[in-house]
Amino acid sequence: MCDNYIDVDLREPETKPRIAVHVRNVNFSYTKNAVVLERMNLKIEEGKIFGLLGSNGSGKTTLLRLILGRLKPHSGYVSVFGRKPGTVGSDVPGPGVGYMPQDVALYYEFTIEETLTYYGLLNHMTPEDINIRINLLTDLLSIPDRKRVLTKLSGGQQRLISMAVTMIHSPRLLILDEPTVGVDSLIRCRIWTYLENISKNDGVTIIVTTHYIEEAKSAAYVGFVSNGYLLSQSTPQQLLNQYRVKTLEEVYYKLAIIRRRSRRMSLNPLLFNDAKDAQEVETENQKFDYRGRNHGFINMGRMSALLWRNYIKLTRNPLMVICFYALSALIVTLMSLVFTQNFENIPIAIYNGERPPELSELFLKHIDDRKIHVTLYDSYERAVQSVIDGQNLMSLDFSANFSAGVEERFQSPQDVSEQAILDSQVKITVDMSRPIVAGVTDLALLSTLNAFIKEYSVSLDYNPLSFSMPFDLNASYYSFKPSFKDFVAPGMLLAIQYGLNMVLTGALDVLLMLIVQGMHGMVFGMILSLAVSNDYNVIMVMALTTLPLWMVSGLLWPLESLSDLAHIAIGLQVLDQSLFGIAITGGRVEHNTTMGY
Ligand SMILES: Nc1ncnc2c1ncn2[C@@H]1O[C@H](COP(=O)(O)OP(=O)(O)OP(=O)(O)O)[C@@H](O)[C@H]1O
Repeated sequence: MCDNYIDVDLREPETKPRIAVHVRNVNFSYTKNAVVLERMNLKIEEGKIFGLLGSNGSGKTTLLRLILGRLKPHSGYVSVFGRKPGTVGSDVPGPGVGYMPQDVALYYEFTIEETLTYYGLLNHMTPEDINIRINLLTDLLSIPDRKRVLTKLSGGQQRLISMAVTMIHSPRLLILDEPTVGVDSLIRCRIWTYLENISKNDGVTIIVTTHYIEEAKSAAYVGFVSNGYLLSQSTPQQLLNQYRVKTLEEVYYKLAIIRRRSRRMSLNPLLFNDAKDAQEVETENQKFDYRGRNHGFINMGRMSALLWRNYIKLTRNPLMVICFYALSALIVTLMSLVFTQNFENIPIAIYNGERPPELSELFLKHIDDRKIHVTLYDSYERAVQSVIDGQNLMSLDFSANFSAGVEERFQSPQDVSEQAILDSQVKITVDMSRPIVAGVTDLALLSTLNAFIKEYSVSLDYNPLSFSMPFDLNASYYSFKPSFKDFVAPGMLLAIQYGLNMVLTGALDVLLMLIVQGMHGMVFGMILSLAVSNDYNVIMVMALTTLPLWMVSGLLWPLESLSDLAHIAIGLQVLDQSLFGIAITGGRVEHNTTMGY
């Protein structure tokens, strides 16, 4: 059968043939200046194979995309089985069509069986029907062991799987964009024989593009496209007769020459002599009994197919699972390890010039030796040099008359001398390249000073409160002293939830907030997947939008330290504060803990 030209009976049929695909006066261009399709007219009868031939870049794939409803014509009209593709009620794109694109796009970590099962489920097939079709198609296409993973198949075999995917649900319209590229001649012949069978016996309409012009002789009709213009369409035999040649290749060359001579050819009258109007075709096709189903807003069949696909993808990509789930656990663990630790063993150099040491000794006694590690030096210069050399964070220098100076300040504050003030001062040199540790040390020294003054004033029979800081310090929110860890933890949790969309805790309020945040991330992800087609671009846009959002939303650093820019991301910040509120109140829902909702 592969060697013979199809001889279609061109006598006037008793009943008017049903038109499966009607393209009428379609113009299309991707960019303003380059016209890709020009006044394209095409009628494809139901149950026939139509071979679409043409050189590279002539517009074949573009035409197929218009028929699929993936592109919209700038002018003109496309109908598939009497409906505009892509509109409500049309099965195209969808279960009404099987489309095999030029480039193979499959889930390579899937086995052959899983791939075909997934697409079968997507098209609402039962597992039994899927199994029957898999048996048929694997036999027809000489597909190897169905348990084999796609990565282990050759390029040609992967194309065959792509074709099987297209046919798994027995669509009434098959669109195959160069299906036989890289396929050996035996299988190519079997494919064409099968296509002829299903078109004849099951009434399937098939559109095939191919560069192997001669194989299109098995099609009922062929159309030659050049530069977006349909040069001719007819049965292969009639074209051979018309141009008095032996092969379709020769027809193609002749048409190309004629096309070059006159930029415009009249269309073959065979199919367009009496095309009254697209409306006529549509009216005719309204009688069709559509196989497709109308589905509700949430299509459970497709939903379960997608869940199944994701499950397999996850199980086949353990590394991805580890990254996806373990990364957040790792971040939280590391964060706990890093931020739960208090500052310890901050190195400080001390030169005590007081001989014998008296009040300076009392001062040093109050230094918190868990937080601060003291090293004594025998000269002021060495102590300072150790700071310059990075061995110590700061150096403290007590003058020889430290005690006398302090005593004078406390006992005769009315007429204290300038020298006494200078003697009572501790000279401090700080390494300001480590500002956070320096800040913590400042606070520690302030506590030391308070404790020293308290003890010394008691020894003088003074009321120690008269020397305390003139502040009455009260916590507005419980008596809890939040650490840096407490501040960062909710933000980190929300950031992880936003980015990785995961729930990491069981407390109901926290869970609800994380779900809200997760949905925020999920909705954003959905918008991204609709707006950006390429996976890598999605990742880039995610990184570009999410990282700055984390930075400026107050999740990881207080808003007070950020510029006004931070307020653009206030949505995240209020959620963060709510979560923080819940954390410090031990789960009680109060005003401050619910402001994020
Ligand atoms: N997404 C796109 N954006 C801009 N131009 C495009 C796009 N897709 C295709 N084109 C251009 O439209 C013209 C027709 O392309 P099309 O893919 O339809 O040709 P084709 O006949 O299928 O070619 P081939 O046989 O090589 O697959 C080409 O000039 C191509 O460069």
